[in-house]
Amino acid sequence: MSWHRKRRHKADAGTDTRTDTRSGGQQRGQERSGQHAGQRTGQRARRNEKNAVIPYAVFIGMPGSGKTRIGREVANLLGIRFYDSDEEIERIEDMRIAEIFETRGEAEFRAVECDVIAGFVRADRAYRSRSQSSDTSSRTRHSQRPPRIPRSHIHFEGILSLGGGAPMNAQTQENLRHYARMGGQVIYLNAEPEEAIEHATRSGTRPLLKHNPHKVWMDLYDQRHETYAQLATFTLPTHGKTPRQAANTVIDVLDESIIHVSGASPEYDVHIGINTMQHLPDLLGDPSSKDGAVRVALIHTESVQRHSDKARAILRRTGYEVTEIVIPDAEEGKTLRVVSDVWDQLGELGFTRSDAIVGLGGGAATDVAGFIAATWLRGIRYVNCPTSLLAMVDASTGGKTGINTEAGKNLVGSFYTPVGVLADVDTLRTLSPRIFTEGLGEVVKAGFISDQSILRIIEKHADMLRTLDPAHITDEQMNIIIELISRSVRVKERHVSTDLKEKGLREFLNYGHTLGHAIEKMEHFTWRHGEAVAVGMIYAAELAEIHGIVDRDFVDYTRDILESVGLPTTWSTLSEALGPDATDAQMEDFEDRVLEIMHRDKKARGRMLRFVVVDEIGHARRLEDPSEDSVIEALHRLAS
Ligand SMILES: NC(=O)c1ccc[n+]([C@@H]2O[C@H](COP(=O)([O-])OP(=O)(O)OC[C@H]3O[C@@H](n4cnc5c(N)ncnc54)[C@H](O)[C@@H]3O)[C@@H](O)[C@H]2O)c1
Ligand SMILES: O=C(O)C(=O)C[C@@H](O)[C@H](O)[C@H](O)COP(=O)(O)O
Repeated sequence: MSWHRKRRHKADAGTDTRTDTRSGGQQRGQERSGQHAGQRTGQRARRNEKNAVIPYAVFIGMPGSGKTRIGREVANLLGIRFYDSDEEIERIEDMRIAEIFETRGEAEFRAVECDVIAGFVRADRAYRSRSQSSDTSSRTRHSQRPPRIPRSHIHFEGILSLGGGAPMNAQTQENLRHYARMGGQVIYLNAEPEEAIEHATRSGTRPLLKHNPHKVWMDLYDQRHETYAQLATFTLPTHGKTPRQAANTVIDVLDESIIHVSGASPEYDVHIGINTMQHLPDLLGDPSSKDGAVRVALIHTESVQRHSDKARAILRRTGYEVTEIVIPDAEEGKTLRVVSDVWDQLGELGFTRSDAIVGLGGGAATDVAGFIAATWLRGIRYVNCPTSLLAMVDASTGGKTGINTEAGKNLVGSFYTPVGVLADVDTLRTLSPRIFTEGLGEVVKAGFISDQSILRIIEKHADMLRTLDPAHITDEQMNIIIELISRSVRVKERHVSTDLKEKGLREFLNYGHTLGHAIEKMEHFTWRHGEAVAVGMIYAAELAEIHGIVDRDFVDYTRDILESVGLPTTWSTLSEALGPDATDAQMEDFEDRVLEIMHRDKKARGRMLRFVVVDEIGHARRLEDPSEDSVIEALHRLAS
């Protein structure tokens, strides 16, 4: 799927895509529209009236690794400019690099190089220099704590390739870290030594490789590799790839939507896009370094074997010892028995604190894999690779991990944060239509509690979403789905970054879940989670209406939007139990069972039930200790 096609379709989605998250595709759209192209007038003046401008990607790597070839290829494919820091230096200094080395020495060259690179990657410099006197701006330049620039003020243009030694400068390292925090991508091209040495020595113009190039190159590699790897937001092993293939891989990375989750330790990114599993090695660390994972347990269900094969291949290629652990499907996997079996396997494998777990699959698999990671040796590194829509929009982010017990859903677990979430949207293509649709339940929830534009997108594309065949998702449909995922994850991020341990705001993510979890339990998990949450939201809306918080139109709208995408809006077991043919005893028995389960909800306090309700679209609040009559009345309203 080419970026050009994707961009065109993004526009078709007809929604506001400007966000505070890193989404290269969105920013590139502005450049393609001509807003920034060709605005680079001064030597380092890459700024317009309103915005700071930084490159989409900065390539780093050893001499001969392909930074120029692949960087140019990426720029050509995207129709954007390519900059090479060495060429910039030669232009600015009006001298060949070799000449600068010879006449002014390496130290002087590195100082100029550092300054030139800073001009590209320090958005704060570009930004501040517009509004401050030159004195103040030069102070800002060297400040270790740059001013915070709203992400919406940063625009991306072009691709920049750095000289091999540039990242070894401490100030450049600081600048590159800052650049990555602003949303830039630092791409480390990790080439096979013989190939790179051959390329690097071909022109004979590199001053450092004049004598004994093989040894010099290998020594430099030993000195630099770890620094490159640490600075990189993405490491691309280039061996076996043509420049075009490598460039396409980079474009996939640039096209990702990346949402940063803070408020947790570690902070982490959620990558949403194509081939995001490629980031696994960057998240797990170099297996040959002392901090990197050596053994990786890939925990998944059988239904996602082909996606797990892809992850395993990436991991093995990087040198990890990979063990696949296949767990039972869906809620059957969220049990203490499964957890205990996996603990035994980790023990036999000798898993240490530097080893890691990758959870791959739907929300059930990622919940249980996260719980195993949280509890093994009191917590080892783990990565979530969600493969269902529901897991992408909700379960994989936020660090809630856990299992079910006889008494109910998710009653045992912990808050445990992944080092990253890699949502590879191509995995959605193997979902069944029912599992895709249930994921929309949590998407609608995110819309009701926090982002009404989600509901507008759903209204606009309801027919497409209801009839979607995941095996044949078109580019246009994928763009809409990606936007729904990104928006939902952003809602989740806002709640969990502020309140990881669910002391306040995070409870709103539980909208529809109080009854939803009871339905799942009473239906012995034959209902999908998202389906149960859909009916749970109608219940919460009815309860809110009884308490005068919303009007009838709101309840009807809730039902209509859920129905429009094919989610259930009635609960047949309840209709039978509370319907006209039911006896008083049957009704009471049913009501008591539902109430008993709802009292085990994690929002309950003592004997008090607490619900999340929505008082207007996009705004949630709590309803505490509602009368039992109202709780039962709302149940009766669900009976058709
Ligand atoms: N931790 C959280 O914050 C959180 C949030 C929401 C939901 N959850 C939990 O997530 C679970 C629901 O998640 P779910 O809806 O993904 O259910 P699930 O994990 O049961 O997956 C649904 C089904 O789809 C299969 N599947 C997943 N990805 C597939 C793919 N790409 N191709 C083919 N089949 C695939 C699964 O094997 C399963 O059979 C529940 O247990 C719920 O409690 C947790
Ligand atoms: O992340 C949260 O917090 C949520 O409540 C998200 C819910 O969608 C999710 O189903 C969660 O697993 C429910 O948590 P629980 O604490 O009610 O079991």
